[in-house]
Amino acid sequence: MQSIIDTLTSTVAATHAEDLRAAFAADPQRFSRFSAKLDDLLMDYSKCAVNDAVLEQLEQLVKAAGVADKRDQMFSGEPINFTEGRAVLHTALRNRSNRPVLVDGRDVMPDVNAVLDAMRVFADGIRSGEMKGATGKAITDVVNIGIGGSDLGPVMATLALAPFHDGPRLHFVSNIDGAHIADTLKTLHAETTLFIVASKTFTTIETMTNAQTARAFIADALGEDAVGHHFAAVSTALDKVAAFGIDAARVFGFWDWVGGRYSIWSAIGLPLMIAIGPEHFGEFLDGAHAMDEHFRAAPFRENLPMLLGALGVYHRKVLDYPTRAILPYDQRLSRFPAYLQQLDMESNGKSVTIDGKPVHGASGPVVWGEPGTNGQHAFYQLIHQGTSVIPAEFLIAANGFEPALRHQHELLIANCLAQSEALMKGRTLAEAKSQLTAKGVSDEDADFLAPHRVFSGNRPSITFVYDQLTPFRLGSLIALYEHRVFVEGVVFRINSFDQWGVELGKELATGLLPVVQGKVAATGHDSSTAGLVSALAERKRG
Ligand SMILES: O=P(O)(O)OC[C@H]1O[C@H](O)[C@H](O)[C@@H](O)[C@@H]1O
Repeated sequence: MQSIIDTLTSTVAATHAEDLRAAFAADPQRFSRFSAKLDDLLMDYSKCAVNDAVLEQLEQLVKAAGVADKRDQMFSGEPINFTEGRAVLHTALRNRSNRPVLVDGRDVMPDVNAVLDAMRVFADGIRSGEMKGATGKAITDVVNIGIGGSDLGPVMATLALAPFHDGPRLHFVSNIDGAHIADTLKTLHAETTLFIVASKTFTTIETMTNAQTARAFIADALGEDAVGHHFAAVSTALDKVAAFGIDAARVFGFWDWVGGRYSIWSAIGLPLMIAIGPEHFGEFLDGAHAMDEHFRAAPFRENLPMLLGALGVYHRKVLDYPTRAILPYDQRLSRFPAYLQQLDMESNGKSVTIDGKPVHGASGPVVWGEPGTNGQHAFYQLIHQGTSVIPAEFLIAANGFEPALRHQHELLIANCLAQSEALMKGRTLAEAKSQLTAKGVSDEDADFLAPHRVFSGNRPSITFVYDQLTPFRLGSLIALYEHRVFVEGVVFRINSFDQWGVELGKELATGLLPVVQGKVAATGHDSSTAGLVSALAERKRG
């Protein structure tokens, strides 16, 4: 595999002599040759430094890494998350074909469907007002208490699908910072509020602490007996949920073969289902399933996740670009970059291979972003003229949901396309100078000012275009990115499905709490940590 990467690197060295502007000028078919689609979802990667030779090499790299075999192992329930001895089956949660999926010889589909049915009944009960609070009032506000994968998916998707939101208001509390729950509770009435405690493990300190605060909010306002009417839970740890005191009829399970950052398709999606209704939630699953089927069957040059993963590897490992920007031109996708940050960085932020050896070269990139057009007025400067090349991924729908504001949507589209065009084309010194002189700037001043107005261009981007951000399309986009992370992880030869890197901070926080509380001396901690503990203690009031 290393030899393919080396060949690729030299192919790239050769192709880089030719810049993107020249490539577009030389080949009027470049867009159609380097784009692919699934239904109305189009992926244009013609503004990346690829040609047929590079794509052939990338295809070979994906083949040599064994991506197709690993993919099939994942879909068929083999324990590919070997450091935790678990299958990786978020795809079973949206397996709308219902074809059996076996884990240890047992079909998981009946359990998956049973939980979906239970979610549907509960969501309908809350949405219709039939399922009431302790004092007989309908639920108007639902608060999801969870963090990481038990928060980011529902937050992102609820915001993304706001045009479909016809259920009660939704709120999300994640941070251990008491400000988060305090600010949320201020706006709520106990009688009409339902809390969903969402935690795969039901041990996460943030979620457990916030859940206790929420419990006290209900108990103080309505009495202990009211608590059961105002809580539901989502977890794989049903025994721990029972110990917390939530009625079994309001507990929705999932399984250890669902990773936290892949759990939006499970009962973790309950708040989304309550917001948009079971039917639209079903369409969200349908969209992901369609992408799964495509990922399993389409040949490399037509396979969106394979191409996106291969280009990710190309940018990170061959061209050595350390980050990538996710730039949705959709305000409702404002949490999509944060969602992808967990999906990608928690999955592929590893430096040990499946053989326990150091990763050769780079693994997953830093993922970041904000919606356009806002980002244009903030950080795009660096993407255009900074010293690092940052591959950008644009997403844009042909249609918004505000027909009366069509002119605003057209401006949004024009801005999105203008950015990728500018990144690709750039502006030469001669162009910068002639633009200045055309404005009446003297020759001497134009010589002085022009270098500041040069854009190198030749900066890569991928653009996704689709009809509209429906539940189906959102489901398919998330699944696309999940599989891209998978493809990259297999090529990096890492386990994308564990997350040991989050453990150490958690352990140290547990040890530091009594020190912060002043119950234990800071001995044994480094002088910076001990110094910070006493600086905070000196400033503590009350
Ligand atoms: O759902 P929970 O068990 O509460 O876990 C919430 C989150 O916490 C952990 O620290 C993991 O890094 C995440 O992958 C997980 O999504």
